Amino acid sequence: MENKRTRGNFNVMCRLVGLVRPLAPVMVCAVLLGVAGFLCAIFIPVLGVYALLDSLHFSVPVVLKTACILLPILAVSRGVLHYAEQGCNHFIAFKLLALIRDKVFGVLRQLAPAKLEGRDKGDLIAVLTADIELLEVFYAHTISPICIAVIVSVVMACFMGSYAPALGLYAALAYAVIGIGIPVAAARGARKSGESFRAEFGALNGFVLDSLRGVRESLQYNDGAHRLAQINQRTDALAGQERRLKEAGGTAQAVTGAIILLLDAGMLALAGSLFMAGAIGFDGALVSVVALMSSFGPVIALANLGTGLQSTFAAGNRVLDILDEQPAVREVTDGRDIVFRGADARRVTFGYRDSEILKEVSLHIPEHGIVGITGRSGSGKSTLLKLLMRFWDTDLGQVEISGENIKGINTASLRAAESFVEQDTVLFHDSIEENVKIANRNATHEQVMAACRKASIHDFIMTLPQGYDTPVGELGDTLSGGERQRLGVARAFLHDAPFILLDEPTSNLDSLNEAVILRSLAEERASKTVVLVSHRASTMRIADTTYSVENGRMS
Ligand SMILES: Nc1ncnc2c1ncn2[C@@H]1O[C@H](COP(=O)(O)OP(=O)(O)OP(=O)(O)O)[C@@H](O)[C@H]1O
Repeated sequence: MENKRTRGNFNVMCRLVGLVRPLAPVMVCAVLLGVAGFLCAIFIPVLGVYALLDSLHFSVPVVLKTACILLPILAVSRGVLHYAEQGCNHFIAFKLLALIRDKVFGVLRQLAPAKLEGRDKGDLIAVLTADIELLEVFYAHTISPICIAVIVSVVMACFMGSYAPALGLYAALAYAVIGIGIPVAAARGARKSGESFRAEFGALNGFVLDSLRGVRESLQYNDGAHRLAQINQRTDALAGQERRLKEAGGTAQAVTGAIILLLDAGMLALAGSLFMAGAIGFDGALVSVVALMSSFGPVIALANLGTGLQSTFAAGNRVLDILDEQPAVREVTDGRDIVFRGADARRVTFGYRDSEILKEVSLHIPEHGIVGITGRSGSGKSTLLKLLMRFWDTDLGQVEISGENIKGINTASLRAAESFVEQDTVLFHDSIEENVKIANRNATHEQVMAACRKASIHDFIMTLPQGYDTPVGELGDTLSGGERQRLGVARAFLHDAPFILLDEPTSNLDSLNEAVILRSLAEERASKTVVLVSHRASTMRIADTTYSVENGRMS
C-alpha cells in the first residue's frame, strides 16, 4: 500500500474510537460497571478501618454494625459488577470485530484490483486476521480501563482530599505516576519494537504463503533447505522481538510494584506528619493510607498496558493504512447505464506511478468486430485491456464505451457489459461447476456445459470421475495450465457480456483446443465484440483488424 504512515498514538486512538461509535452505549455501560466494581473493592478495606476505629471509639461515618452489613454486600456486588462489565466487554469485542472487518472488506472491494496488484497477500491476511483481532484488546481492554482509571482516581483523590487537600493532591500525583508515567515511558521504549513486530509478523505470513505457492519451484531447483533456513531465520527474529517486548513488559511490572511501595510509604509519611502537626486526626491518617494502598488496581491495569499497547497501536496503524488508501478509480453509481455499441481509446497516455507505459494510443473497436493486439512482452497490451475495463483511469486522453467517457458509466453497468479473461486464471477451492458459475450465479447446469463446450473443456471434464462436481485443488494446481485457461474462457462465455477482452487466451493450448475456442469466438461474433491480445499468429488470424503496441505507441 502506498499509504503506509505512522500516526501519533493519540491520533490512532481517536480514529479507532471513532470507528466503533455505534457501540458507544455499551462501552459507557462497561465503564460505569467497572467503576462501581472497583469502588466496591476499594471500600472493603476502608470499611474495615472504619469498623476498627468505631470499636476504638473514634467518631467515624460508618459504625461497626453498618460496616458488618455493608461488607458482604460490597463483596458480592464486586463479583456481580465485574461479571457484568466483562459481559459488556465481550459483547463489544464480538461486535466490533465484525464491524471493523466489514469496514476493511468494504474498502478492499473498492481498492481491488488495481491497488491490490503487487500487494503482499500474506501481509494483507495478517492485517485482516491478527491485527484486527488485536484491536479487540484495544477496545475492550484499553479504552474502558483508561476511563475507569480516570474516574476511580478522581473519586478517590476527592475522598482523601476531604480529610486534607494535601492528601488528595498526593493521591492524584501517585495515580498519575503509575497510570500515565509508567505506561508512557514503557510505550516510548517499546514503540519501535511494537511496530517492527507487527510488520515482521505480516512479512513472515507473506513469506510462508509465497513458499507454499512456490513449493514446486523450490523442490525442482533444490532450494528447499535455503527456503527453510530463511523461514527459520525470520521466525527466530520474530521470536526474539516478541521476547524483548515481553521482557520490557515484565520489567515495567516489576518497576510498577516497587514504585507503588514507595508511594505507599510516602503517603504514610505525609499522613503521619499531618497528624503530628494536628492538621488531621488519627482516623483521617489511617483511612487515607489504607484507601491509597487499596486503590491502585485501576491504574496498575494501565501500567501493564504500556508495552502491549505499542503492538496494538501498530496494528491500528496498519488497519488505518488500508482504510485511508484511496482507490485507483472511484466506483460510479450516479452515472449512465450503457448498451454496448463499440469501444474507443482516444490518445490515451498512461503510466503506473512514474513510468509511462502507453503514449497517445488510439484504437477503434467496432461493435461485432474482432480486434487483435500484438506487441513485445511488457509493451503495455494487458495495461490497455485494464484501461478498457477501467481498473485504472487514463492519465491523458480517454476511453469511451458506446461513445460515453468510461469515467461516467456506472461501474455495475460496465462490469455487466464486459468479460475479461486474464493471463492467469484463478480457481477457487470448489467444484468445477461452481468455479465456472462465478461468471453467472443464475446459470443452469446446461448453460455451464454449453460454455465449457465452447471453451473446449467439456470433454476433459466428462473424463473426470465426478465430472462437473470434481473439486478443484487449492489454487487450481491439480489442473494443467491449459485446463485452467480453458475454464477461464468458459467463464467469459457463461458471463454472456457483449464485450469480451481476452489476454493471451490460447498461450497454453495445443492447436486443436485453440482451434475450438477460436471457432466458438467466430460463431459468437453476431452478438459479441472481442479484443484479443496474443503473441500467436494462428490466434491473430481470426482478427478483422490488428494493432501493434511498440514503445508505448500504437501502429
Ligand atoms: N500494477 C503495476 N504496477 C507497476 N507496473 C506495472 C503494473 N502492471 C504492469 N506493470 C508494468 O507495465 C509494463 C506493461 O505491462 P503489461 O502487462 O501491460 O505488458 P504486456 O504487453 O501485456 O506484456 P506481456 O506480453 O508480457 O503480457 C511492464 O513493464 C510491467 O512490468
